[in-house]
Amino acid sequence: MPAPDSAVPFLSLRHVHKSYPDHQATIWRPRRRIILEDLSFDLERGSILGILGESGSGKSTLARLILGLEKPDSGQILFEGQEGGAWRAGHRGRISVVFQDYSSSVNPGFRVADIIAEGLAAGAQPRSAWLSEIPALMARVQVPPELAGRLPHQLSGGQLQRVCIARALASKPDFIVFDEAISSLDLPIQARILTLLREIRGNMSYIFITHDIQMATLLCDQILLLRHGKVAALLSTKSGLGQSASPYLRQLLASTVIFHSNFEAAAETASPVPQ
Ligand SMILES: Nc1ncnc2c1ncn2[C@@H]1O[C@H](COP(=O)(O)OP(=O)(O)OP(=O)(O)O)[C@@H](O)[C@H]1O
Repeated sequence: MPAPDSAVPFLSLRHVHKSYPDHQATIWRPRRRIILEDLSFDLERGSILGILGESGSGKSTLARLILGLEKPDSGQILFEGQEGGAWRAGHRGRISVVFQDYSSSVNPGFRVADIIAEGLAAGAQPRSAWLSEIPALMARVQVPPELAGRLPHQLSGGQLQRVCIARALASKPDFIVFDEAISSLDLPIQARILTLLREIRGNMSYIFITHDIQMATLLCDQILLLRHGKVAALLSTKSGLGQSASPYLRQLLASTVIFHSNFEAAAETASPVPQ
C-alpha cells in the first residue's frame, strides 16, 4: 500500500448537504427538512476534532454520513482524497465508532472476549493472533483480565464502555468516531476515559461528538461548532476558546463554568481502579 500523502487531509468534507423528509410537510411547508447545509471542513491525520452543537443541530447525522451509514444529498466526503465508499472498501476496519449507548451496542449474550473479537474480525489480523490480542487490548483500555469471561450486564457502565473502546481499537483503525461516547457515565469515569483516549491516540484521528465544551477542550485539537446544520465556528483549542468572538461559543462557555470546576476535581480524585 503506498504511503499516505501528508499534504492531503485525512478527511475532507466539501459542501455537504443532508435533508430528511418532513413528516409535517404541508402545501406551505417544504417536504424536506434541511439538517446539514453546505458543510465543509478538513481533519488532518492524527488530529482530534470535537463537534459541538445544541441538540438537533445535526451532530449524529454528520457522524452517520462520515461512517458511510447514510449518504449526503450532495457534496463530497473524502478520505485521503478518495471518495468515502471507495476508501472504506479498500481500508477494511480502518474506521471505528463508539456510540453513547454502550449497552445496546453490544450483544447481551457475548462475553467481554467475544465483544473484542468482533472488532478483531473487522480488521486484517489472522485469527491465530486473536488469543494474544484480546488480553493486550483489555490492558490497553485498563480492563482487568479477569473480566474477560463476563457478560455485559455483569460490568459497570464505565467497564462496558472501555470494552467498546477496546473493540473499536481491535481493527487497528486510523480513525475513530466517538458519538457522545462518554456522556452518560459519571463524572469521574468520564474524566478517566478522557485521559485514556488522550493516552492511546497515537497517530489516530478522532471525531469526538459531545455537548460538553469542557470535555472537548480537554481532548480536542480543534472544535467545530454546529448550529442549525451549519458551521458556526471552527476553533483551535490551543489558542484559547475564551478569546473567541463567537456569541454562541461564549454562551456555551458560560453554561459550563459550574461544571468545569466539578470536572477538574473529579479528574483529580478519580479512582485509579477502572470503574
Ligand atoms: N432518519 C431521520 N429521519 C428524519 N429526521 C431525522 C432522522 N435522523 C435525524 N433526524 C432529525 O435530524 C435532526 C438532527 O438530528 P441529530 O441526531 O443529527 O442531531 P444531534 O445534534 O446529534 O442531536 P442530539 O445532540 O440531541 O443527539 C433532528 O431534528 C432529528 O429529528
